[in-house]
Amino acid sequence: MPDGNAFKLTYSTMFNPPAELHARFDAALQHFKQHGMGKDHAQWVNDQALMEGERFEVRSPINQDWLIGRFVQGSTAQVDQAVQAARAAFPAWAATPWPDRVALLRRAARLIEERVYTISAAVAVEVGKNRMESIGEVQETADLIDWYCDQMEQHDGFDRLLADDPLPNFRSHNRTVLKPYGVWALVAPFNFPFALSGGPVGPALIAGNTVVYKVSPETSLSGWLLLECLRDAGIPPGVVNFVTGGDATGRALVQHPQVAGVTFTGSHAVGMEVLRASVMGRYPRPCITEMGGKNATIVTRHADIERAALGIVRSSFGLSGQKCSACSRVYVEQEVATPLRERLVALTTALAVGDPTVAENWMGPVISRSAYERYDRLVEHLKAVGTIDAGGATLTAGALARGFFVAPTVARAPLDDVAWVDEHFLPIVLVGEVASLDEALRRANATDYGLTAGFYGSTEETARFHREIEAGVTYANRPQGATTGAWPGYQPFGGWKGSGSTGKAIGSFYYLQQYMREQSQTVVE
Ligand SMILES: NC(=O)c1ccc[n+]([C@@H]2O[C@H](COP(=O)([O-])OP(=O)(O)OC[C@H]3O[C@@H](n4cnc5c(N)ncnc54)[C@H](O)[C@@H]3O)[C@@H](O)[C@H]2O)c1
Ligand SMILES: N[C@@H](CCC=O)C(=O)O
Repeated sequence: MPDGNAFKLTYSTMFNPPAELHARFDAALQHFKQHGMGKDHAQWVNDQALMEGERFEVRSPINQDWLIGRFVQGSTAQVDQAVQAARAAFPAWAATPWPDRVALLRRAARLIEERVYTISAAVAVEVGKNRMESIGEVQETADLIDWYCDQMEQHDGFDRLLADDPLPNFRSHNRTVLKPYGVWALVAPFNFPFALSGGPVGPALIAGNTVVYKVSPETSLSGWLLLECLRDAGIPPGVVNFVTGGDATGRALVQHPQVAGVTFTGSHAVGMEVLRASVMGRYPRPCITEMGGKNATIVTRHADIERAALGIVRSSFGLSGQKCSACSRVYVEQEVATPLRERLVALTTALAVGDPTVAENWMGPVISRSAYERYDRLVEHLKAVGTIDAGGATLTAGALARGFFVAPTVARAPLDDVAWVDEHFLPIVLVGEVASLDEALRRANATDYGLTAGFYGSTEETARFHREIEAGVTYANRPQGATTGAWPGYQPFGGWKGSGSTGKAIGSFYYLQQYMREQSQTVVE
């Protein structure tokens, strides 16, 4: 954070921030509401604003009367224009010494930090996140970019000498170097529009690729605010380009024949489509897909029930259950099911739901009318097949009627019900009773997803959980969040199975290399 105080913000330290942070956020929020909303925004191609084209409106899920801005529905021709700009800029950017690229990205990271309150106020209103989640998302983006800069430096630009060939009559010098691919396309989801565009844009650029990126239409302003930081850092024309629009714009981008590599973050269904398309051209191209989750938490008879309940509630209902890492399934041993359920219900019913930019409110709305209607349908289903223990209603009192507010919900359903299978991306957690840790692990793993998993139990059980759980991000006995809250440098973040295609995690030691291809160079004297 830019304040020089000792507070280090992460998703697990955000529960008790200094007062100054609230004051600065409040000032930025007021400024955004008075001066930042309702404007027409451009796409950005080759250092030029592209204003022309059909427009769509973005309105806040907190209150549909709040017009965030108007954005261009990017056409196929405009996507092509952006890709051509990125192609033209590629040779010079790839040839720029990597320390210079790192210096520019570090400058962008510092600008993000300087603007952390301004940007997070906009993210909060646009996504419907609470202030700490919003500030966290923006700061996380700067930390991710710094992490990849550090990686480039620690590996000396990934340029290494190898032993000379053991030849008797010739000297043969060998070297291996990682090189960029070309134009990298990035598509981001609505829930972390700043971090999940800036997170991958950073390494793509550090590696020497040029970029065209698109965020979800619902969160287009967040994408634009990132572009401003990159532009103002002095990244050369054409190196980073920004298009806006919906699914068709995204499809035109990721399927463009001159795109050399893709990073997609979003749902499993779309991610699989993007991944399949990546092998349909004349040759395969790298495709990093980060997809959904159906994340389980296991609570055994040896668990600290208070910790478990706190961690589950934070992970099930943070950002209204709209995190890929959200906890949507709990498997609890029968012996402790009643006390756990009682604490879950008590904590859930005490949550303050409302305008999440107000400090007192912890949970905001869901993103859209369609999510709101999906909530209604799932609640009706759960009432029919099981029991609602807390929540189970849309919230329409007073100003809440202008947004998409729903009650955080704890429910029961038969363990073979379909509700345990699909990712719903809603603040609804299912709690099911199991006879043993064996059964809990079997059920937790019986999913096509493998993103995050939580555990509460003894030390010996934790070791077994780590041996057997099929998930890329795991947490044991953590009250700050059962399945959510990874932070760069502390928890690398990536999915197994249907949750991710590469087995390499965001913010890890192994991520940046994916944006480069290896060339082995042998020269004989
Ligand atoms: N694994 C992760 O790190 C991670 C992180 C955040 C969100 N997610 C997942 O994202 C999903 C929620 O986000 P969403 O609703 O925005 O996801 P989504 O899949 O509907 O959309 C994601 C992005 O893809 C674009 N898009 C849609 N169809 C496309 C197509 N055919 N080709 C190219 N682009 C296309 C959208 O416009 C949007 O920008 C959840 O499933 C969540 O779990 C995963
Ligand atoms: N990185 C976030 C989740 C991002 C996806 O939605 C977490 O760790 O909770």
